[in-house]
Amino acid sequence: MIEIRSIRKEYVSKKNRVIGVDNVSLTIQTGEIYGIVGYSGAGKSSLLRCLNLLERPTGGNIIIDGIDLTSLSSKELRKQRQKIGMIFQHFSLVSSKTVYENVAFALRAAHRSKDATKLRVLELLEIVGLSDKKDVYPAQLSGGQKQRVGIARALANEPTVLLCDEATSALDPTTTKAILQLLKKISSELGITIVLITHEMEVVKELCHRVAVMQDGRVIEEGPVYEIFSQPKQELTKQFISSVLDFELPSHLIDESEGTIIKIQFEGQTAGESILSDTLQSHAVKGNILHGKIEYIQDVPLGILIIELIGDAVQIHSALEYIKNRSSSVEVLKHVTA
Ligand SMILES: Nc1ncnc2c1ncn2[C@@H]1O[C@H](COP(=O)(O)OP(=O)(O)OP(=O)(O)O)[C@@H](O)[C@H]1O
Repeated sequence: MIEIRSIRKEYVSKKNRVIGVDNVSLTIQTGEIYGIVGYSGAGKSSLLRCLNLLERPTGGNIIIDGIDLTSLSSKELRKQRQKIGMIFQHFSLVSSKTVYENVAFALRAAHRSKDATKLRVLELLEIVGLSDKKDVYPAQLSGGQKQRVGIARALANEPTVLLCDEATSALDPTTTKAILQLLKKISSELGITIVLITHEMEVVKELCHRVAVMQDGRVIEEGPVYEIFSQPKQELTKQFISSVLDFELPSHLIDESEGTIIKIQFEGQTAGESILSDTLQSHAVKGNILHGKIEYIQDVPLGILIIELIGDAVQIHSALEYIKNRSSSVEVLKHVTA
């Protein structure tokens, strides 16, 4: 478990003082994949780098599996850091070393024998699917392959925590998906806790169990990914989510419609279609589906239906009440009564 307690990071220079992280507290459970999102400058990197004390926090504590890293001597910290792997947006490989040597380097720092190192490197390259590339140099690899080497290197010393700093931001969408799948496999098969920062909500949707949204150094919203996607509270969170769940109807369709327009959100197994057909059967209203979409967040459906209802005022009112009683989220986008 990672306990982030009242972490504050200030950057002080002769000229000014910038607050990178402003009193952040979070708890990340063992085995969880935890996403931290926010726009550029929100403080994501500062916070992530505080987790392994790459940046020493100005205040607060980082407690990993019961050990407070902020209270350790340099020697003890070096030892604890071996339990925390890290991967980077631009991979940070040594260009003059082969794939094998890049991974082996991390093990030599931990003083393993040559034979143990060889066994472990081959095992790691197998895990990341790069056994056939062990003797090539980074320049001969694709971006996705370079990140696989980065992942193998980060896993070398059997860490319990893997920190990912925009690990897929430099990759194309297909390669991103493959790397996310690999991270998922690592998390489930090796039980490693993954903390990742990203500005892409798609990455959170694909991979994370929980997410924190950062703005101006603070966490403004935090929770299970499905909950945050289905019931976002903060404006910024809504903006991030709209980038992956585009549930909006073109405004001209709303203007041109002659009926009342409602948006029904359905979560889990609640089927929007059956709410609509029940409503139409029990009310003298006509209903047209204007838009419908289902997204799957960690295999659980989250969907919307945008429906135009046409009928007299009493029937429309009654139909709206009927729908509201059956769905957790109904929004009236336009109200028209004949
Ligand atoms: N070494 C530093 N010296 C001074 N200020 C810094 C330093 N690192 C970060 N900052 C400042 O701290 C704030 C948070 O930056 P940080 O890099 O953590 O944000 P971020 O969300 O990771 O942004 P990005 O996605 O662009 O990396 C910014 O105002 C930034 O300018």
